[in-house]
Amino acid sequence: MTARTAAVAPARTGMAVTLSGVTLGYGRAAVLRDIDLDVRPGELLVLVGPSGSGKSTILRAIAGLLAPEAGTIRADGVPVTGPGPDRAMVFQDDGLLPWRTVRGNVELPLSIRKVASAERRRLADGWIERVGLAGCADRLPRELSGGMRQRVQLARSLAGSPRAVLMDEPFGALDAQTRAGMQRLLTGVLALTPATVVFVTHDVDEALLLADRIVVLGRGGVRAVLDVPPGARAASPADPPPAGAPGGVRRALRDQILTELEDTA
Ligand SMILES: Nc1ncnc2c1ncn2[C@@H]1O[C@H](COP(=O)(O)OP(=O)(O)OP(=O)(O)O)[C@@H](O)[C@H]1O
Repeated sequence: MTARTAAVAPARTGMAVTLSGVTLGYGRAAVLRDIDLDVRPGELLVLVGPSGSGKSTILRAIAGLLAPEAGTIRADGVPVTGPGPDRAMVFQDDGLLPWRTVRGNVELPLSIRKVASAERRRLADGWIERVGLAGCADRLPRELSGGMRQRVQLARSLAGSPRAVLMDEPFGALDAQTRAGMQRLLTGVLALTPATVVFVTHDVDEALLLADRIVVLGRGGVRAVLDVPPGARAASPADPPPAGAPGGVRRALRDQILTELEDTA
């Protein structure tokens, strides 16, 4: 159990995801071959790797949007055969329905779960407030900034009580300041849910800020899986290490990741 899940003592647990001997591709040469990877219930696992190393491909496969060419992906021991409301996705380009209001978008996973309309509205408004958008429920996506749209995606992904959230560079298109704010918001909001999170980023500092564990991808496979001790994380990349924390651990991890990434270049 991670620090995050221990803090909220949830009744439900995050999903365990297991990739066993998985090969993924799009019909020509495989992108990733024979991958073994365990995602632990309730952890925040970050995938880093150079462009084209297959980070999004892994996420799509866990989401059930891409079938493995070989091997098996299991969610809590059950082979994944397609998408399901137990696994929510958050994309870089917001992926909101432009004709639906903020509330309409956040209610979507609740509609799929056939939640009654009054309850749907209550739950959606709760998540809209938690991501800091109270008062914006009736706006359309085009009336929001990029950061606000990503907040709506986050609210939508969590509203359906998924057991896993799959986030594909959700802050990649945001400016540095908005991105730092979103990273803080994400940490706070995820503390409210036991969901397992798999998070894709190019940014090593973002990985070190958010992750319980980091998977470094390169050259068709997994190069390294690294534990990030809670003390090695900081409130923001620019912050000094937390009091009493082994700041050296974070620096050493950062150097190790950068070295692995250089070796794959
Ligand atoms: N729909 C697709 N059809 C064919 N090839 C694809 C498709 N999507 C991705 N690929 C190829 O698969 C490889 C891995 O792509 P993927 O998007 O998973 O990498 P990534 O690590 O997420 O990259 P980035 O950081 O640039 O988003 C790339 O060579 C890419 O061109």
